[in-house]
Amino acid sequence: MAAQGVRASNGAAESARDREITSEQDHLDRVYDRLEEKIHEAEFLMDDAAKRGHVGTPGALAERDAQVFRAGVHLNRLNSEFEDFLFGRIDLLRGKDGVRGADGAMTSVEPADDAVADGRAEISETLHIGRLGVLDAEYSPLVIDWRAPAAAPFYRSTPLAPGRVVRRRVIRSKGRRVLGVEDDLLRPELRATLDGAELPVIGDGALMAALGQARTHSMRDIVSSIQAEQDLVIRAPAASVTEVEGGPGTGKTAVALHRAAYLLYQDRRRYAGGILIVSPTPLLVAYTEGVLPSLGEEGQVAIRAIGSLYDGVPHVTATGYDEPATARVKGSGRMTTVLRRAARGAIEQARPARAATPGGGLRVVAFGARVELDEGDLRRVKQSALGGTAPLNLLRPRARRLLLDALWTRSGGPRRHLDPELAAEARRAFDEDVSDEDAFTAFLDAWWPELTPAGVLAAMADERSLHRWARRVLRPEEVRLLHRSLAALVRGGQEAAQPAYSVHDIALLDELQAVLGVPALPRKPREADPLDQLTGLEELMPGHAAEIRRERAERLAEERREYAHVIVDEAQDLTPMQWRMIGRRGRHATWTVVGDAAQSSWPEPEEAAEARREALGSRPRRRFELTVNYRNPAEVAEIADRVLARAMPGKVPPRAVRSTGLEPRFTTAPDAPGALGATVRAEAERLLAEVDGTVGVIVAMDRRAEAAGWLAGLGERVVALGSLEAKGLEYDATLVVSPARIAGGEGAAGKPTEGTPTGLRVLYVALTRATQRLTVVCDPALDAPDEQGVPHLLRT
Ligand SMILES: Nc1ncnc2c1ncn2[C@@H]1O[C@H](COP(=O)(O)OP(=O)(O)OP(=O)(O)O)[C@@H](O)[C@H]1O
Repeated sequence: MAAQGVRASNGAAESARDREITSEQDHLDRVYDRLEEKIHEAEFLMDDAAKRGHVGTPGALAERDAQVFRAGVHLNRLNSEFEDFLFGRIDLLRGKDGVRGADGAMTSVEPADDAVADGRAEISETLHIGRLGVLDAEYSPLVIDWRAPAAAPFYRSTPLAPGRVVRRRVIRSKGRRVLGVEDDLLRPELRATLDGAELPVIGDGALMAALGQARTHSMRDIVSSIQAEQDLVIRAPAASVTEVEGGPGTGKTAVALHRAAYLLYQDRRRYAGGILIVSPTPLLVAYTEGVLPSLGEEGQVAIRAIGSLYDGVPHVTATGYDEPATARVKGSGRMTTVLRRAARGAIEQARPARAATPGGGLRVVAFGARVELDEGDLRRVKQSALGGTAPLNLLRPRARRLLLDALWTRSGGPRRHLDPELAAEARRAFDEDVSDEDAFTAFLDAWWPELTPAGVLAAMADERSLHRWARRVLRPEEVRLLHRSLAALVRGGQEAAQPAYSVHDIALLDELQAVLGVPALPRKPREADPLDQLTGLEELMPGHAAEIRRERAERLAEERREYAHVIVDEAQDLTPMQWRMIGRRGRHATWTVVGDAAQSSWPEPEEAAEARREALGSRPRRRFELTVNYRNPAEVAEIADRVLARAMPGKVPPRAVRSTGLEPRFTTAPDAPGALGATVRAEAERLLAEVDGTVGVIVAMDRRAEAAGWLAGLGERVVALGSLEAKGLEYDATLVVSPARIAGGEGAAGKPTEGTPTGLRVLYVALTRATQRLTVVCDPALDAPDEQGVPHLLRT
């Protein structure tokens, strides 16, 4: 049953606003009535289907199941407490050609020439926009899906280019109740009429209301307030590479997520389960994970942190970060050569234990006679096997064949049989005889072992081998850094169940997997997908359906190594090795790549750009720029822009749309042991009292554990995080601890540090996380604050 609408109490005094709310409530009631009808239909179908069992043609059954499924999805959406199932409306002039599209709306973008006469316009079409499309019994649109072409003018129209839109309305509702409306008049010069009466225009600032809301630890969708420049990206054609640049807070992540939902809507068959979104950190994955389900796309898209992309066996995930200098070595494209040499070297070095192979050779018995290959023979056979082009593990059958060839030759076999048929028969018997020998199999396993990426990486912890494999590719000090890190990894792995891989190690493991090859597993018969059989009503049992969806998402992630569309968030941070890793997952994909060079924490932009070009291939590019900062108030953006000017002189920052009147606060910890922690704690408490939502305390990466200690017991609204972990996230208030320490670098004699170029960009990220308030705490020993407490790096 439909919920009771908001009804104004005394007709005469009803304000224009109340009247409009009532009218929207009526519409929403109709939508819910219609959906309930659909649910009854679905229930009937289910019932009918159950009675009839599986009678009917496969096509008819599939169609029925699809219908039931769609109805179930609708109801499920409705029952989830959405703030706004229906969130928008546009009132339109008559279109030029009068043609209607599949969604029942007129397709024409431009108004008919005579749609406006004498400054008066008649509204000929009103469309409501929502999360899903709903048709009435006559197939007229009650709600247009936000992704449908007919909804585009809701987002795109501006007073400069209004198209057919006269009035755009944002409807705020919770569940089945309309709470308010906000209008924009896009053709203020017109006296427009609706049903003969003047068009009412209510309120302002739906966008501002959305931006000012308190933040939680989950991102919200922006479906009701997507801006025109963002909509262009979301709906860009998929058949190429869509590249989006934009400063902090311009909605790149939000746009990327909405684009995934849009692509699924456009071509579900192609994209379902085949979209990969790569995120820089697990924190950002957790933060953004709820957006696609709220857009109705649960379990259809894999959102994975760059440190969790490796799907090898065993599956490992990054748990740590490297020092910047080590990261620089591991991320460099030069590692490709080092890894190839290491994998090859591991095969070259592999040999059975001395005791098993007298003199380092191979001895087998064939047809009752001893046949031997000495160390030199074996080396030659191996080199010849290594001449193959397949990945190393897949060369093993070739190595085995060449080994048997060599043994056969040594046995004198080829000389004994002149008749080719007899020779072939004798050779087959010889091979069988030798292969049956346990000693031969054991030898092969040790001489050409099946290598694992983890095993090769561990072999690289041997200093002498690593020097050899890295010769003329890495500088000696780079080899030292790499060795130190890998040796620590191996040591740690001996104590724990698994080595603590860093984000950069993951790309190395993935590269090694490509070098080694994954042995072909016998194909498992594909199990029936429970979601394929899921009908609408099962979908309504939230626990069960969610579980099935989760399982399905996990299975898809496992099965799939390549995707139809790859979306890369924070692309500016990817190292060449990471680009190679992602590139392997999208060799035949179309791409959306979003990023901001000013926030890059990778010091070698040229090399990364080259790797990016290679990963994206020669597909045509479409470039977009986002220019408006929706996150930071102007007061916070102004401070961050000072750092941007140091990090990238001349770079134009995005324009902040809001102002709160709250100036950032600067404070300096007393110069005493333990004082920094106490100051940070006190300032965090202060911020917690000032904002309703979250507080992020951002420190240099090497201070994360310490900072968590400072904040112990302050509750869940406050979190401590390292500067690199802050990527993409936002908080109501942020507290940035010691800008100088985050920006890194050494000050020249007695002078404060100017930061490193990379460090300054990381500091820029830290300073652009706040949606309301920013506090900066200076370390007196590093930050050189002036008398207002403003640290050296944040002064103009
Ligand atoms: N059109 C919009 N309507 C409402 N909120 C928006 C809109 N666009 C962006 N936002 C909000 O602005 C904030 C910043 O968006 P987002 O995180 O996507 O930006 P970003 O460009 O990825 O930032 P960064 O580069 O700093 O990670 C988010 O809270 C997002 O919901």
